[in-house]
Amino acid sequence: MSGGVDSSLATALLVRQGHDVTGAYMKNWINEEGIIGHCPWEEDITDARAVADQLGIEFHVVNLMHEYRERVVKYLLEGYQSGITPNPDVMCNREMKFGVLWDWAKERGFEAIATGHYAQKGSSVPGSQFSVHGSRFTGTNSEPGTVNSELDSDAIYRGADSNKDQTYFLAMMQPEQARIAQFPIGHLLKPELRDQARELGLKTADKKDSQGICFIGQVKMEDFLRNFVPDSPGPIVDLEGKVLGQHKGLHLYTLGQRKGIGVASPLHKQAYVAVAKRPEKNELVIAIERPDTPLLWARRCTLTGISTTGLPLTGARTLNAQPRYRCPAGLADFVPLGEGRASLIYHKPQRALTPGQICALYDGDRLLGGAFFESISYD
Ligand SMILES: Nc1ncnc2c1ncn2[C@@H]1O[C@H](COP(=O)(O)OP(=O)(O)OP(=O)(O)O)[C@@H](O)[C@H]1O
Repeated sequence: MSGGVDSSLATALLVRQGHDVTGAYMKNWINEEGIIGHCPWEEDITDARAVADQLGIEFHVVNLMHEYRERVVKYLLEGYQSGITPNPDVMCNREMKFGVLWDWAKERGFEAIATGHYAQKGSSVPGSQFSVHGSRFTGTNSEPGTVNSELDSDAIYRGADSNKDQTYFLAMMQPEQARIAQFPIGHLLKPELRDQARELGLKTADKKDSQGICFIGQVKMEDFLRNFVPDSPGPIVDLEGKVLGQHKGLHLYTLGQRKGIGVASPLHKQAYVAVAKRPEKNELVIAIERPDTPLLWARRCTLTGISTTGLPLTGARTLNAQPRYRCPAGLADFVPLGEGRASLIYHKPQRALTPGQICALYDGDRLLGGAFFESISYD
């Protein structure tokens, strides 16, 4: 229970279904002296506890601050320092919610972890439709593929609310984690969820949705990083290597970014976009955004650290690959290379594929797993 409306209603639904439920809040990060990042954790704990009290269930605050630093913040800072783009929200699910929190829960005899994620679990009824609600997701360019029927009840599907679907953040979960995960609100649209929370009189029914990175609250990633990664100015160059300006540190820019580059475009209504980082020269490469801008669009890439939520992806196949949150999944040919790596060839060029970012792999609306972009080829 994060203190938000989604996990509040998820808990209420489980209680109503007759499960033996305990609420838990993970304390990952507090606003220590000198460290920027406002996380309204005290208010969140108060709200989560109030909902637990209202539902008549036990409630625990689990202090995982040390583990969070070790498993998420370290990965985040090391990633930015080495010039790649990490995704702490994806790692938080694998390492924290379904990692150390699951260890904590297992030790105490719990059988599952439920969250307020917009995602759905399947059901293994041979020869019949999956029990998931018809996904109202429209962002997928899906084609039917092979289905491993014996794992269907543990399979994770996109949330019914296409605008809220959070399966991208679950892409790096392991089979054991997918097995014990429950998503009680994944069949609902957000307005329906708020209506139900109001009907039940939950304190959090009208609480504003949280924004941004979970542990740094409303603070921009850029401001957070400033406190940990020293500024490291270097040249901003164009595709021909001409110096156009100075950047403050490669970690402060994202590939595909147009705002905040600080170099005025000479062309009316045509913006510069960050197309590459060259850590060895500390160069940020920018170009005018066009449908065919070199280094901005690519079809071929290599994935590493492949992780699957069910059976391993052993054979070559076509699947749907989502290169970032809030971006449609594109059809792609996936060819395993061994040792957790694969080649991925999109059928259509994708904008700003980014080393280090997570690529979530789907078969239609079913989450197969995820991987890190290792390298991108431009041809
Ligand atoms: N600090 C936390 N302690 C326990 N569970 C958490 C915590 N943060 C997030 N979660 C769980 O992960 C889910 C997704 O987290 P996210 O930060 O995306 O929240 P959200 O979608 O805004 O949901 P909510 O409305 O419940 O805050 C939450 O619904 C909750 O079940």
